[in-house]
Amino acid sequence: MAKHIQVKDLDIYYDEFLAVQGVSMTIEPRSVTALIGPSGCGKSTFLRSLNRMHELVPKAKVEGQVAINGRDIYGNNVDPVDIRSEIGMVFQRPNPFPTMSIYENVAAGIRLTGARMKRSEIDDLVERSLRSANLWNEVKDRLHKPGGGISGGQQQRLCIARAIAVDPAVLLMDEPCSALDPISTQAIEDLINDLKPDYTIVIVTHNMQQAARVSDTTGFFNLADVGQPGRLIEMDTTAKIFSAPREQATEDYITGRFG
Ligand SMILES: Nc1ncnc2c1ncn2[C@@H]1O[C@H](COP(=O)(O)OP(=O)(O)OP(=O)(O)O)[C@@H](O)[C@H]1O
Repeated sequence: MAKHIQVKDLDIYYDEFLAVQGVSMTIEPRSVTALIGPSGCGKSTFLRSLNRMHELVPKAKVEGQVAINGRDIYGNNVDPVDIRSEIGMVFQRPNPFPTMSIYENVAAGIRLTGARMKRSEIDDLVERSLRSANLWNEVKDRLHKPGGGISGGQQQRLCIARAIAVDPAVLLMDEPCSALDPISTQAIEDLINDLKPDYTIVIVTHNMQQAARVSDTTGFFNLADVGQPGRLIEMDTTAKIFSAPREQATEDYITGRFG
């Protein structure tokens, strides 16, 4: 079930370094939100803070609040492992377990949650997840071949199948197409569109056309200078951001004048 995300006054640090400052935003369910902005402005850091993935970096910390359907994910007694299964993530480079079979790659996420399921139930879930990721027809005859033996675009859809197998509410995607050719990119963009009715999707992208094609809402991040924290400059419907942004910096960025 897609969920609503509310971020309030979020600061994100790597040790003493303030990487992202003062972000407040609302992310609606059953929609795609794109995060854009120049290199180093904190898009990935912010994205990773939405499922506490940034905590894998020693001494990284946040101040402020991230609530998923009203529940603070940084609250006491919240287990980051639970949060990461509720809020799935897909990375820039497809990262299937290369020697594990396609089937086991999808089942891996389910096994990690410790859920006890019968073989036939896992079979069904693997098929359903691969179908949802628009990959089933291409791999159904080689489910027990290695996950590393398919194309990059197929591997990325396999990673999406693995992420959705555990039934997350939110899917975070960090430049999911940057390592892919245009045809595979189109397949992932079509898939994002297909998944939208069931998920809350947040995607970081450097590709303006992609943000314009896939997202309903766009947030523009920027930083005043190197070493300064990244900030959310403005967020609005994608149509508005790309046709009549409020801020000059947004206009300069989307028209390619910098970044
Ligand atoms: N693991 C880390 N340890 C320390 N600083 C980091 C770490 N990861 C990122 N940073 C710093 O945090 C700031 C934001 O980086 P981040 O990768 O979030 O930016 P970005 O907008 O996603 O950049 P890009 O578009 O180049 O991927 C940068 O100054 C970066 O050097």
